[in-house]
Amino acid sequence: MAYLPLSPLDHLSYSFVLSALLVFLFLSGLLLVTYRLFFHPLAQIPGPRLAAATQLYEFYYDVICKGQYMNQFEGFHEKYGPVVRISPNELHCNDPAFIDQIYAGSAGGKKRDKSVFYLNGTQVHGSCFGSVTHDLHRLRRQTLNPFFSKASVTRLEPMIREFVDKIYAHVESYAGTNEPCNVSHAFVCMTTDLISQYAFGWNRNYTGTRSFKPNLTAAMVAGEGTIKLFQHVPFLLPLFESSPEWVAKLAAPGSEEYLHYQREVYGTVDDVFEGKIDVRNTEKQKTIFGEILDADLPREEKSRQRLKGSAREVIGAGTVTTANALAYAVYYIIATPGVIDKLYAEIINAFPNATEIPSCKNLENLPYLITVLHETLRFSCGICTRLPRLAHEPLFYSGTFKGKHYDITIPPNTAIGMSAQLVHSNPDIFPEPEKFRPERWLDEKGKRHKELDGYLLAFSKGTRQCLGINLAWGEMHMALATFVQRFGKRVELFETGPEEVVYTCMSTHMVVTSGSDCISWLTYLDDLFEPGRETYNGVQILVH
Ligand code: HEM
Repeated sequence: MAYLPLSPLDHLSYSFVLSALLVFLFLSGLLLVTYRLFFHPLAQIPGPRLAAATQLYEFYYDVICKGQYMNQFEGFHEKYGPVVRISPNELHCNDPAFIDQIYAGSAGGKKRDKSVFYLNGTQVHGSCFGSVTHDLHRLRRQTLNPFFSKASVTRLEPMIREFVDKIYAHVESYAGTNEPCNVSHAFVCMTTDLISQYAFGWNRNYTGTRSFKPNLTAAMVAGEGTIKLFQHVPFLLPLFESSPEWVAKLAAPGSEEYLHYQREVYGTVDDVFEGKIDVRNTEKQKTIFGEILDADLPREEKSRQRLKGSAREVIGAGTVTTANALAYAVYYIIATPGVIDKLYAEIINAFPNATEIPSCKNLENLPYLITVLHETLRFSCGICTRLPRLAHEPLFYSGTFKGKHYDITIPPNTAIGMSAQLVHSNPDIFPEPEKFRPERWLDEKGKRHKELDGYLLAFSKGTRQCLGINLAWGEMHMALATFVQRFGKRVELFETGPEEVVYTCMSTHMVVTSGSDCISWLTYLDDLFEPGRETYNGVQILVH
């Protein structure tokens, strides 16, 4: 029998192929690390070498240690200076003087993109928030802008009043019962029904139940918990989004609630397209989606997919954020001696009739109320995760940090962000930052200290700052003033300590105080958007 000659490939065993593959991977890894450390455009920017070499450094803190990377930043800045390379392709800055450079407005044609890595986890495709490029963002944002102008929010006041009244009627029913009322849940019901009504002319009537349950908090908390994993392993996101809820529950208990919520929002848009919800035929109030569908916009801007992105965005962004700020305000005004009494006096003096909810325009004339809200947002930070931007032009940092001068050039298209909690706890801007002291927002003549506003990062800054600022302020003014007016003299906290009002501590070295008394030391919880933690109960009160 004649044998065919063996080709050289036939000598290759599986183990040889595997070894060759491993050597190849090792050498490519080595090459990549060498490039990142010595030849990358950010190679000269100081920071931990391991963080510059591999994303796994951040992965360890974010995924294995559950959102703990931000806890390292303060130490990084102590060691490396104002601008630190926190991962192979990203920088973090801790000099408030640089806010206007990173978060530039559109004046002078400055363009800011968002980082793909940052957006990977946030699950808002087809939205303003989720647009990577500046130009796409502008196009999408101009569609939504008119609905959130100051004039639009003024027109929305009757609706705000209606939902504020509705939740406080329930809160009143707790009076004298010794039964705790969860105001965190009350506020999230209010904000969810309000934004749903405004968006679709329809809401789930979360404000209809005295217990304020169900509400969106659990779904949001669960959703937050998945962000870091999807940021680092983005291919898991489409799998998650398309999986049945029971699979999501098995993989990450709690995440099924978020999936359920997301599908409900998308289902609402489907209902609009299938004519089951008529967003155009609302008697009292125009709706966001009715207006968008009637507007003279390119067809793709009105597509089902596009509107799902917007729906998910406005419902997601406009609910827990404002609700948290309000719940935190309630906590701080009660926990800090003297604040609620001073606020009560100001409000009752201006509006003695407790059955009428004053307009935002009138409430904006109450200096102490405004300072309380500013101080609350300083403490609560709004969104606690870092918010990176990519400038189209190079940025030049030149400044003194901890007594040393630095000149740093940041190449164009580099992700660089700041963290609100580091700016908000900077003692050069906010002396004794650990103290809840609303008066710091007033100048020596008792007028608003507007210069400080530039350092309030709760809504971010520049072209990509919060779209819902006016609505958030409107809701916060009306809901907090009415709370104080109706319950200010007969309310106390119930089993609510400072741990309920931090999703991140402002600084590892800070203590939260009540007036001048230290309440407790706090540690960072996690680097997420909202209080993404299982132990979160919310702010509870007793009404007498
Ligand atoms: C106290 C309440 C609120 C806080 C602290 C807050 C905070 C923020 C922050 C920091 C951003 C920027 C995120 C980034 O840079 O990636 C943002 C974006 C956004 N917020 Fe708010 N927000 C609040 C209330 C609202 C409300 C009531 C709405 C109403 C729908 C809203 C809608 C949005 C939207 C749509 C974006 C994306 C804007 C864009 O990318 O152009 N927010 N918010």
